[in-house]
Amino acid sequence: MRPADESTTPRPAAAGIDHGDDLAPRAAQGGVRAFAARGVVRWSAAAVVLAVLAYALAAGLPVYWVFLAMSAVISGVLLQSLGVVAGQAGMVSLCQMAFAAIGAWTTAQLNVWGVPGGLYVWLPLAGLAAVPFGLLIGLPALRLRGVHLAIITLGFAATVDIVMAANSFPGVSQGIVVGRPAGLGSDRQYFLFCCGVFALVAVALALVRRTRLGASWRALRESERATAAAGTSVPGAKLSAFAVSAFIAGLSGALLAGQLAMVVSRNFDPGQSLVAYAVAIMAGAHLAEGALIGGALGVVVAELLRRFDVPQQWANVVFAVGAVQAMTQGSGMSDGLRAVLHRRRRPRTGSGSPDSAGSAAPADSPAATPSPSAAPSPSSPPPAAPSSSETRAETAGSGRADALRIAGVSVRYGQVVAVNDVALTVPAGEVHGLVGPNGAGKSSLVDAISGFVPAGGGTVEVGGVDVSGLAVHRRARAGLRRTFQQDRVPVGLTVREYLRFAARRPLGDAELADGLAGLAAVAPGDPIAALDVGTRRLLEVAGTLLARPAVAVLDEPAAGLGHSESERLGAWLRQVPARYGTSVLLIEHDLDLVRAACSGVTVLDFGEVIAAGPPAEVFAEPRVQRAYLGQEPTT
Ligand SMILES: Nc1ncnc2c1ncn2[C@@H]1O[C@H](COP(=O)(O)OP(=O)(O)OP(=O)(O)O)[C@@H](O)[C@H]1O
Repeated sequence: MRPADESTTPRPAAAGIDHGDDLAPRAAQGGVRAFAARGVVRWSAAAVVLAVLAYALAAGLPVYWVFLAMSAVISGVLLQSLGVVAGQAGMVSLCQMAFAAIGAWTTAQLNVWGVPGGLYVWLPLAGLAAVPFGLLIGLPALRLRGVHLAIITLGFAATVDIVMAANSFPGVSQGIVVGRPAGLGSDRQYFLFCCGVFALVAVALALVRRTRLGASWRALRESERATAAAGTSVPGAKLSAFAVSAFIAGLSGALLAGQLAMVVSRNFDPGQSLVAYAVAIMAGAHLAEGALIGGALGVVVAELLRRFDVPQQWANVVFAVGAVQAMTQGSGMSDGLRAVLHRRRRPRTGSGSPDSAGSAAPADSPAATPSPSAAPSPSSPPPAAPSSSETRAETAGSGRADALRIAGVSVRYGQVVAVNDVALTVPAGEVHGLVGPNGAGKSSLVDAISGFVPAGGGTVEVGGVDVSGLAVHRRARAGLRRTFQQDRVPVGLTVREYLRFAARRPLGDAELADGLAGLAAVAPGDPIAALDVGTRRLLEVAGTLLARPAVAVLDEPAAGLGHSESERLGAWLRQVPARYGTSVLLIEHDLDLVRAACSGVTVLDFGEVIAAGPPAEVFAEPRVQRAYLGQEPTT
């Protein structure tokens, strides 16, 4: 969902900086507000159209088709639950029908007990009853992925099925049907109620998408390492995705109990969880319209097969083929639909919308290349100081203590000693280089510093605070942030969403513009998927710096840049400590960039420090020339 309600203020005016066409003029803000207003109008209009459509269907369709439409909407609710755990967070879950069964069972039991409030009360309780099971299933997901997680979740579904089959649903043996509250008695009325629940879930999920929690799910899908490195707890993100997903699936089970009046274990066959997973992938259930399309397809395909006397199993084949197709393409039907709508809506001129603010060219055009030439000048006003206590912790390095001090750090991979007893200091307010030939141990050292591999002894201090025993995301929150050699920026986010996620705090428009000052052709509303890899890497650096950590470890940020771009990046990096209050440890193969940006440099070879000091002196050392440059000493 494209956020459409935020205005964009101009970037700080600095000589020689290309701000793009749209950030500078205040007139653009008027355009932004107009766009935001248009967004509200558009969504309101869509809500009215859908409400009218639902009423028309309820009033106009034959009762049999109303019943089928009800089934489609209830399936849509179930698919929305898969949209969270599989669509957004990228985890396999083959037990959604088990969560639905728990919701239905709870509803039936509350009905038997005669708990007041009827379905209006039973529905949320049914969702809540499924949450502990969602958390339970989320626990193995902390360690398992892919086929292993699929087996665990399917096993859970089978277990629930066996338990449910052995113990009939409450009220079934006594013939007690699940009653509907007054006003929902007819199928037409209940269909509208189901539509309302679907819409509530859709709106809630759309709102969550815009929060840090929603961003963490989508970041998780892309890279657990990068999610943790951005200061987000990976276990927390996984468990919350399973918990929310189970809640929504529980709601769908309760709705089904209300629809059928009496449910049995056959209604929640584990095989249906598999089919639902395929439909969710095929339809793109991470978006509400995808869940609705999936629910409708499930009903329509089954009905067509029934009418033509074709075995129902063929529906599963259709959905499996559709899911494979979606996985191959990397997008479901809802993504395709939004892409079409986005293309139709996107202004051709690239101006006048917040998504184009700051863009000299569309993000997916060849012009959207990294442009460190637009580096902020020292005359630019400093960004506003962060306010949260967490962010204050991240600025610890702006004090007198060294930003980063490591001592005695070693890394072993079995018999291979990748890093041996390394000590290194990044003084506060400096950019320090870490160089060495391929295989010298740079990446291993960065992994040890940031907590991705266990350091064999030694200490890591950030702003004078020992973070050696902390998990990755806690080190990040303590002010130690890093970027990656590989592209790990979550493509499911927009630029704005990503920068806020990476900064770990709300960012004003001025700060967003400031963060994008080095990326002239990128606008806050651009989807990251539309950016080239080089731009994504610079965006990762921008997000890291906007967090204002005490120290940022930048792992080869210049990879893929041309010589002149690399030079400009070097000039920009020199300004980072003054501009962001962040010291930098720069890992680079480009020695010209290191010379341009760094006041000190450490050279690694075979996992050991062989030289450290000012770049000119260090690069002149015979040992460095021999080891790193592959040259014999010139003296
Ligand atoms: N997972 C691993 N298992 C075993 N050995 C490893 C592993 N990762 C790295 N190594 C070894 O550790 C040593 C240091 O590798 P590392 O990747 O840290 O060096 P580097 O300086 O980052 O190299 P490059 O500049 O090519 O990225 C190398 O000998 C490498 O083969």
